[in-house]
Amino acid sequence: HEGHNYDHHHHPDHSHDHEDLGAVKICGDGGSLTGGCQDGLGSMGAADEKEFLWKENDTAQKPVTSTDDDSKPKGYPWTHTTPCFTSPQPDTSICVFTDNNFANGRGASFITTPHRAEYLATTPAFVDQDLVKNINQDLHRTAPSKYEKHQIPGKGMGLIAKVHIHRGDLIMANTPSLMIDYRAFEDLPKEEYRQLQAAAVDQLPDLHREHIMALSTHDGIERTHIERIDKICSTNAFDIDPDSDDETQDHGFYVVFPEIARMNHDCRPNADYYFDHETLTQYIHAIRDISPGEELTLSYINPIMKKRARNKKLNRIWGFQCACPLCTKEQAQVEASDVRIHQIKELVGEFSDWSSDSRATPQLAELVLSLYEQEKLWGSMYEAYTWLALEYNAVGEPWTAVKWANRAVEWGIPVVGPKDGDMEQMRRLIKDPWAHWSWLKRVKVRGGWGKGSEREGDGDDEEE
Ligand SMILES: C[S@@+](CC[C@H](N)C(=O)[O-])C[C@H]1O[C@@H](n2cnc3c(N)ncnc32)[C@H](O)[C@@H]1O
Repeated sequence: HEGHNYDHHHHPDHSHDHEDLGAVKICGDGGSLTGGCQDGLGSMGAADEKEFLWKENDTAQKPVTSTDDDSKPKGYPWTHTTPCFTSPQPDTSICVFTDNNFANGRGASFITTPHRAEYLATTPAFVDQDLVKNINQDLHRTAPSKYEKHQIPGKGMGLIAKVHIHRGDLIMANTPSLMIDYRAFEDLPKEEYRQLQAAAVDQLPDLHREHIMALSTHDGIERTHIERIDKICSTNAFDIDPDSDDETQDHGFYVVFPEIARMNHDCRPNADYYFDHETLTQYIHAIRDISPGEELTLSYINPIMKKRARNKKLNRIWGFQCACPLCTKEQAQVEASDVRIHQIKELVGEFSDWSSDSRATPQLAELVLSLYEQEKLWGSMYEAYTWLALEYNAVGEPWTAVKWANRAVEWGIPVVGPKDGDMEQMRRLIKDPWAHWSWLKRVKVRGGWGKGSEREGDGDDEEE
């Protein structure tokens, strides 16, 4: 854990790295279950950043303070737009942008380029502040919460359910405290981005700042203010992928939500999260029924890994030994679980292969569903339902396809959110399976009727 250094221009010991959750939630290579993500994810090229240029300082040792009003990002009244450091990328810098009025006075700080801050300020959360007025229920205790914070043996603090929580119920939702562009880690020397991180926290409203400073540093070792904030970030941040219309597709965000940060890890968690780019909000929903007294948990890593791999990753990134129920089962049960994980990994690739080579059938999707159930992968069930819907439709069984597509939506919305591309695809299939791209798709490919696949010469075939 200690061996990681920041000189590799990325933050290797940070939570939720892309690779972890990518297989499930990222639109792109192997990401979207339905192939519904048509947009290219490549960077759209350098936009004209000159308009927002800050006065730059070649030494880059001290933050640069702008004196030129024209150089300030337009379009949004940030309460703070400093400090700034010169980026090695041409014509730009990386600064802290704090808005202490955001989300009804909760406040939020962003570390990014002036150009990207300008983009963020055009998102609905900023344009229509009513959207985020009532999102945060925790910090100001505006509603009774479903959980309590408690000391958990061997894990530090954690959250315990106070009431019965049903699968699909919202547990909490929060706007970010700190949202850090990955570019800050890549472009700036360690000392500079650490200064930005500390300023981003220090500039927040008092209550909010205290909340962040009280978060876990994992080891509780005494540190300088700047180092402590760095450790708080690396122990508590989530990785968030860029929005599909954000030009800066090659850089995600590194984000701290202090209330959600109290949730501990379990390899078979009872809750899951997704980020909504319109409201800049992280949503946490129950993925199974939870009884009062149970701890609320998330998986910090891709749960579809064998025990050894899970433990290695948790130990490397967060420095703890996993003692969750799955990791502490008897040897024979752990082995059986690892075999199921192995099978799942072997099989799921078949569903994204729409060539005649694919082994995917409705029966194969039934097998994967069964493996997910046995593994208690409640957060991944929507994937299996999606594959079932597509495979049944692809062999011309519309009613069964619609049945599974409905399940995919029901189980998927709490996990990936209603705006997710896979959810949109499933809604389309439910509405009209015959018009969906998957209709008879396997039959056509396997039947070898050629690309058109409609029987030729059948005069009464209707044009689609
Ligand atoms: C995001 S914080 C979770 C909340 C934290 N326990 C606290 O006191 O604020 C992550 C840290 O919690 C601890 N932690 C989380 N899950 C754990 C687990 N399953 N077993 C042991 N420690 C865990 C580790 O110290 C980890 O670095």
